[in-house]
Amino acid sequence: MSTIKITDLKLLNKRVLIRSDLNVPIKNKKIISYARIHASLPTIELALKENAKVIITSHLGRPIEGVYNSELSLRPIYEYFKKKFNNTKVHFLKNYLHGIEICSGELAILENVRFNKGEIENDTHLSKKYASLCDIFVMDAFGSLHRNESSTYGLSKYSKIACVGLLLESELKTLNNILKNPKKPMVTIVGGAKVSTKFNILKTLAKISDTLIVGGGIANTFIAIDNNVGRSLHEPNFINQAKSLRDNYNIFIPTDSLVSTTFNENSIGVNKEVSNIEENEEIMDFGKNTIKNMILILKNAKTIFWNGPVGVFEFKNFQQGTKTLAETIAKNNNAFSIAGGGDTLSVIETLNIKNKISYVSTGGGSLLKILEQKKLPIMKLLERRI
Ligand SMILES: Nc1ncnc2c1ncn2[C@@H]1O[C@H](COP(=O)(O)OP(=O)(O)O)[C@@H](O)[C@H]1O
Ligand SMILES: O=C(OP(=O)(O)O)[C@H](O)COP(=O)(O)O
Repeated sequence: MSTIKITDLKLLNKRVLIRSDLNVPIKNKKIISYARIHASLPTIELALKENAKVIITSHLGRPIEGVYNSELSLRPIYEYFKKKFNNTKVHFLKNYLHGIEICSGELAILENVRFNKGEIENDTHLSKKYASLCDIFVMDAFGSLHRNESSTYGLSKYSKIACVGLLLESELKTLNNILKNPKKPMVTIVGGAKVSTKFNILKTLAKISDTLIVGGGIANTFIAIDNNVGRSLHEPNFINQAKSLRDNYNIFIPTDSLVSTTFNENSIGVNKEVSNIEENEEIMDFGKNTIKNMILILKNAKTIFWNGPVGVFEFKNFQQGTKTLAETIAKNNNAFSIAGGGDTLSVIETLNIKNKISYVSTGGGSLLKILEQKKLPIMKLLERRI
């Protein structure tokens, strides 16, 4: 990787805008997982130590663009930074596009970038406005490296100086090394809810893996090839692609599921063969037999890549599939294991198994994109700016 690195630059008195990925699970305004925040700290601490005017920006969740939503405010993250850096003046700015008043050695947390119209479409006008707020832009959001948005791609393009932060540098270096020679059998698990983002990467993952285990909304889309999936999260537009993958690669698809007619904290699951799911039911987790068969595959693996819970892990009655998956990976001492993703990090923290996974990444979708071994557009751009 040949880019400008934050350590190559003099930051003193400069307005340094850091794009971090602080997209962490938050429930009732409380942060559930700190992993991404902690991983972002080294770059922020470096900029503060160098006495820069430090500005931090991130998205949180997926608000309707241009509409403020208090549930998706970065305020809880600002509260964290205020406590963490209690000797530093920490600002929280909602309206910042026309300029930021900040002194050297201070920190400003900007409100959720996805409240700004044009952020997701990578609007040039918005990108240039962001760029005018800083002297140096630091791309450090590994978890959002696959998102070509104004605060990621746009800033990398239009800021006066664009460089790579410590987290991004370290993630790319480690992952590139790991990917050089993965031991076989290699098992990849892709679960979660972001079906459309992940589906397009599945073919490459299926090609390089001995077995690809699908969970969550991805698995439901495979189940829907031959079955009624009722109200389950799935993407009908990807069913044909799922069929072609199933027919050509070794894909582990659930044969039974835990289903429910309601979707809430207290919902009760019923174990059903995937061929018996009814119109008013929703797949919430792997079923018992699927879990048993999954364990056998994971026990034999020598390399494991994992992104995404295989069920609705947030609800106590639908944790078993993901819990067993995580614990089986943790127990396999013969395998080199890599796991990442916003909610995957939360699972790893909840189960307290971080030190039993060989490498924990802050990226989920971006981690899968790196597995594809393709250079991402933001990295191409940053390399051109050297
Ligand atoms: N069967 C399912 N139905 C609905 N949501 C699911 C299902 N399985 C998993 N999920 C949800 O997927 C979400 C995580 O998805 P995703 O963001 O893709 O993972 P990650 O952040 O680890 O990359 C969790 O909120 C989980 O509840
Ligand atoms: O959480 C993220 O991705 P992940 O769920 O794949 O780990 C990133 O912050 C990107 O978020 P996005 O998928 O809403 O663009």
